[in-house]
Amino acid sequence: MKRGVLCEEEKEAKKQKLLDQIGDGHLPYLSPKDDTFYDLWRTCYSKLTLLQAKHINADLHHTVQNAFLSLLDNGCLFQDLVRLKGKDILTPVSRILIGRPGYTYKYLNTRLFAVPWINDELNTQYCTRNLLDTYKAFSDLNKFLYSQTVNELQKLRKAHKNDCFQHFDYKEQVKSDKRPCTLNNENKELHSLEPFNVTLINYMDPRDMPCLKEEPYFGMGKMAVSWHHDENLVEQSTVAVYNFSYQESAHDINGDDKDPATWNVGLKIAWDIETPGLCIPLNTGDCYLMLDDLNKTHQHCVIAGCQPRFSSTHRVAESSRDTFQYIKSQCNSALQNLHMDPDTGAAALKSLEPRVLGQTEEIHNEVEFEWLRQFWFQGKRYNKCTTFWKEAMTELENHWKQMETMTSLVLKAIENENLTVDEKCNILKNILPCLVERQNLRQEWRERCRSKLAKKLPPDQAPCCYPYWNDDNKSMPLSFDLHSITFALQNRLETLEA
Ligand SMILES: O=C(O)CCC(=O)C(=O)O
Ligand SMILES: [Fe+2]
Repeated sequence: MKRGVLCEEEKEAKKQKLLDQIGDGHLPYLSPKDDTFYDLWRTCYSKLTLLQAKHINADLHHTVQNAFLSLLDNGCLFQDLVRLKGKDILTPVSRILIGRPGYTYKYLNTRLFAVPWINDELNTQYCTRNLLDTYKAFSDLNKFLYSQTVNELQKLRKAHKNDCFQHFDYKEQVKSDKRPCTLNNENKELHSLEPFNVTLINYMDPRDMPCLKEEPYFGMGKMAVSWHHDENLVEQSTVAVYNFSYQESAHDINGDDKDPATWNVGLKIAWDIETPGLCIPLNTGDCYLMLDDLNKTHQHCVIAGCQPRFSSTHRVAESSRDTFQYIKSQCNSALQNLHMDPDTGAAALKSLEPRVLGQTEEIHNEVEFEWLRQFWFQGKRYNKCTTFWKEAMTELENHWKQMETMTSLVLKAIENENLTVDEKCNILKNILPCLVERQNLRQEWRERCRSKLAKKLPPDQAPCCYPYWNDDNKSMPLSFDLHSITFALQNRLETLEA
C-alpha cells in the first residue's frame, strides 16, 4: 500500500462515521435555484468548469452524438462485473474504453482494454467501416476537449497568479481562514498538460435500472455512479466529460423537486461535511472539466435523470504498467532466459540465478492475472468491437505458455541438478511466493467465473476461466492446480533449511 493512501477498510470506517454523524438527516447542497450556488462554485469548486453545449461546434455535436448511438446499435457497451470490497457487483452503467492502441485502464479491479480510436497501420481491425468512423469521432472529441482543457488551465493559472498577488498585497488584512478554497496550494506547480490517452464511455437507460441507490449524504437523488475519485490517473491530470442525454420520457425516478429530465453531476469535498455539496444539471451536449487536482481533493457522483444518457470521460490514464507494449516487453525480458535448441526443439534455462528465476515467475503472474485472465473474464465482448485485443492476447498467451515451460524447468532443476543446498534454498525462496500467489489467484478467478452474477450475463459476455486445462492435457507442462506442487516445495524448503 502506498503511504498516505487510505486502505479500503479505513475508508469504509471513515465513511460509516460520516454517515453516523449525519444520522437520519441530510447535509446541505446547492443547485442553480439556490442564491449562493455560484458563490459556492467560485470559491470551493473553482476547478470545475462547465462548457455549455451552445459554445461547441454543431458538427462536432452531430458526429459525437451519432457515434454514441452507433456504439449502442452495434452492441458495444457492456456492464462490468467489478470487484468492490471483496464482492462482485454488476455496474448499472454500461461501458466501453476507447483510446490509444494498446492502452488499458483499470478501475475497481477491472482492466478495460481500449478499442483503438485510430489505427494508421491496419484497417482490418474493425468489423465494419461504420465502427471505424465511430471510434474516430471520439478521437476528434478528445482533441477538442484537450484544447479546451489547455485554455481553461491557462485561465486557472492566471487567476491563481492574481490571487497570489492580491494575497501578497493584502497579506495583513486577509485572515487565512477567510481565504477561498482556490488559494490553498499557492506554491504548488499546477496541473499535468499530457493529452488524454483514453476515454471511458458510459451509458445508462434509467428505465432499465429501477433499483438505483439513493445518494446518501445530501439526498441528491438516485445515483447512476456512486461517489468516487477517478482511479489510476496521472497526478493532477484533468478529466473532461461530454454529456449526451436523448429521448423524452415522462417517467421520473427522482421525485418532483428537481427538473425530472436532467441528469446532474454531484461534487463534494472529500471527507468534509462543513462545505455544502454542489449539484450541477447537465443539458445535452454540455461538457464539464475537472481541472488539475480537483479529482483528488473532491469526489464526484452522477445523479440519474429520466432519459437514457451517454457520457464520454476523457482522461490521462497512468500507463506505466498498463499498455500492451509494456507487457510484451516484460514477456520478452523473461523469455531471454529460455534457450530453444534449433535442432531438437528442446527447451533449457540459460541461467539458474535465483533473482532471474524469481523475476520470470513474477512476470508469469503479471501476464496471466493482469492480462489473460482479466481479458477472458470479460467474455468475448471485444470481438464485437475490434480484433486488436484478440490478436494481442494470442501473442501474450504464447509467451505465457513458454513461461509455463520455464517454471517446469526450474522445478526439474531443483530435483536433478548438481546444486548445493544453499543454491536450492535460494531458488525456492525466490520462486515459492509467486507460485503460491499463482495458485491462490487461479482459484479466485475460477470462483469469480462461476458466481451467480457471472452466470446471468448474456453468452457473449459470460466470463471465461481461461486458460484452463485438465491434468490429462499433454501439451501443458504443469497442472492448472498447483496445490500439490506448492505444498511439496514448501516441505522441501523446510527440510533443506533444517
Ligand atoms: O458520466 C459522468 O458524467 C461521469 C462518470 C464518471 O464519473 C466516471 O466514469 O468515472
Ligand atoms: Fe468518475
